[in-house]
Amino acid sequence: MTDDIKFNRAVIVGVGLIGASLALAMRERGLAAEIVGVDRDPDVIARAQKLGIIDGGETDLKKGVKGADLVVVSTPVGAVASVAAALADAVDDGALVIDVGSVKGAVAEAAKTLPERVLFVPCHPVAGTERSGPEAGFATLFQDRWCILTPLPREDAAYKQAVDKAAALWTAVGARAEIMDAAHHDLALAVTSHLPHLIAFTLVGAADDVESVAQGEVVKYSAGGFRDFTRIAASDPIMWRDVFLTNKEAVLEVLGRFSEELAVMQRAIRWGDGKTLEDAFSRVRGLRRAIVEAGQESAAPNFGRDEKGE
Ligand SMILES: NC(=O)c1ccc[n+]([C@@H]2O[C@H](COP(=O)([O-])OP(=O)(O)OC[C@H]3O[C@@H](n4cnc5c(N)ncnc54)[C@H](O)[C@@H]3O)[C@@H](O)[C@H]2O)c1
Ligand SMILES: O=C(O)C(=O)C[C@]1(C(=O)O)C=C[C@@H](O)C=C1
Repeated sequence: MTDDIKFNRAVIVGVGLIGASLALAMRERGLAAEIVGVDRDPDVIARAQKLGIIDGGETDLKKGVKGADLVVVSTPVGAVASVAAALADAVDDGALVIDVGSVKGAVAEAAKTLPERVLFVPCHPVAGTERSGPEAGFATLFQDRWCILTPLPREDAAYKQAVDKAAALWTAVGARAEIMDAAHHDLALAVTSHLPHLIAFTLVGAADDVESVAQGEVVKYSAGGFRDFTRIAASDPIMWRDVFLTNKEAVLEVLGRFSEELAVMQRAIRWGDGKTLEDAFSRVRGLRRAIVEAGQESAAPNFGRDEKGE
């Protein structure tokens, strides 16, 4: 299935970290005869072309996707609905259209308006960094990472073939493709990715407030743990604004559980309850070991499910 995956004209809509990384990974493996970038920012197109990520570029989406047999929507999640709507009458029959958004329920909702001839397969490569823009892209980003596909509820043969083709594309760039229900995806990723980012943004924000009191000491004596949080908190504000606006329900659900756990810790510290603290820390220590052993230093899609995967 993966051996003969090859496109004539692959169009990357949104040539940032993820779009550029996929373009570079495809280029390295000869998976497309031509790779074209579409971005609303002409400067991004110019930079991506100069870096050899794309062969050419266009700021007009409808013009850019003409003749494409692969369209990758790699804009922030909040823009996916408008891009999908514009693609509805612009994309060629038979073209495979995928997105890479970090939230899948909202993308499935937007895809409902698409005509049946548009073969749109929602995808989420669970791989990234805190950087953004075409300069941040690199060809090995997806190597040995999960890519979660959340197909639309369609039973026709053309769509099933499109799902297989999307999975083959991710496999060809080194990822492990997995099919999942969009709602399950959004809950799992709220735990493994969205809440950690929210905590990092909040923690670093709180430290920044203290900084004005501590006058440089937060930066000067920054310990390893805090530095790790600042890396995550340096992530793109637009991307993360969109994640929290579009995955509201799941994030609020896991945030509620987190707040309860935090209150338990607060109480244990206040009352000198060492046993509660030690038990809680021992319980979670094993999770780090499990993630490292599974070769996933970032989010793993089955986190939060039991051993049977339920
Ligand atoms: N950054 C990560 O770690 C990561 C990981 C996995 C998935 N994702 C998802 O990938 C997508 C892209 O993230 P990124 O980190 O590559 O972002 P990025 O900021 O690096 O790039 C996004 C690009 O999209 C362009 N853009 C925005 N709106 C547009 C529109 N309407 N039409 C055309 N171009 C438009 C921007 O100009 C920018 O060049 C997001 O949906 C994000 O949730 C990100
Ligand atoms: O490693 C990082 O810097 C990331 O934030 C990557 C990360 C994650 O949370 O693991 C961020 C968002 C994505 O949708 C997928 C991956």
